[in-house]
Amino acid sequence: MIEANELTRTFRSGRQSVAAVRGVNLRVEAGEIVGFLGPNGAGKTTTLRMLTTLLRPTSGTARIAGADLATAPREVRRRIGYVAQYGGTDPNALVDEELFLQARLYRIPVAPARRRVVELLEQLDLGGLGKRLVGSLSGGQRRRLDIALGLVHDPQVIFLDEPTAGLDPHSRNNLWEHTRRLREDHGTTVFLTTHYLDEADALCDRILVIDHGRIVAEDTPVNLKRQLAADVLTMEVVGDPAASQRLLAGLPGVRQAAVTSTGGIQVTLADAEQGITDVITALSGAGIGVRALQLARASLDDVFLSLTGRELRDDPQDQQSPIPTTEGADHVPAR
Ligand SMILES: Nc1ncnc2c1ncn2[C@@H]1O[C@H](COP(=O)(O)OP(=O)(O)OP(=O)(O)O)[C@@H](O)[C@H]1O
Repeated sequence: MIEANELTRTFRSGRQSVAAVRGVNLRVEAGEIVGFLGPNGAGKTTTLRMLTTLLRPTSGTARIAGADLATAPREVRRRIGYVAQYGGTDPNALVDEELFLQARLYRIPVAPARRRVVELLEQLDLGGLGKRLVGSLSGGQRRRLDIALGLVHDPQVIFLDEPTAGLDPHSRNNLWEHTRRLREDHGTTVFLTTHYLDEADALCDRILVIDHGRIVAEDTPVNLKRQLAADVLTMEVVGDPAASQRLLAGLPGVRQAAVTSTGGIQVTLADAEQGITDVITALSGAGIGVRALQLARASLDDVFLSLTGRELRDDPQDQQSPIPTTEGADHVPAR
């Protein structure tokens, strides 16, 4: 559904060239929900803007929903929906007016456009809010309206830029439900950027991590955690901690075993589901009891830290410095 080959974008900033995106290759299958993650300044928005025809690549190619980005940008626009980070709704318009106008912009005739408005209000749990002013909606309702606007023309793929930024946990959960339903009921492919790792974990089938303009990892959340992070088991044992440590260090599935400063044992496991039983069985076989046990599961935060050396935070202080290049940049203004 999305296929990009060596997508590259260089900006000229004063006398310097900034390589914002440096040869991105990506593939998203129909019906997938894919999360696009990266630290501030990594190249997410630039990639997203290229994939949605808002910015011309310096080089590289892409096909979206079967249409070529360079030769058929109009066709791409017809087949995709794009929900920008801050939406674009008029707070003084009525909710149904906004949707109707959008439908008409896509040249949907009047009667079907009216039907589509009713359908979308229902689909996104906005039924009964059609005659409300956009400005009077709650944050979650407004975000759902933004998504409804992106869906007016029934696109095959929707790009969501930070869909739940600034929403409370309840509204975020609600939006995740709607996103899943989009895929389940309509087969829509979803490509989203997010700064929330729990969101990527809970919602996405696959995650792409971009750093310094290049994709540095892509896999399912489970596999990324398995490969790049670890579960940590901390125990208080009834017995000799040093003997326990030696015993556990030799078990398959145990990456590391250490005695903590308080005399406990800390074991790093590739996969706790697999390893925890082996640990307990080995200890009890050696006559060592376990008094207390605590498990910290690997998180995507750990994965992110190990990949980029930084935490993923929406923090302007955390801005990455641009990457100057020595190559002559071919500056192409935004369309
Ligand atoms: N119009 C521009 N002119 C010059 N440099 C730019 C321009 N747009 C983006 N950049 C630079 O390109 C790099 C990538 O920016 P981009 O906005 O794609 O990152 P991002 O991953 O979306 O970051 P954030 O999470 O902060 O939104 C940054 O160094 C940014 O300063």
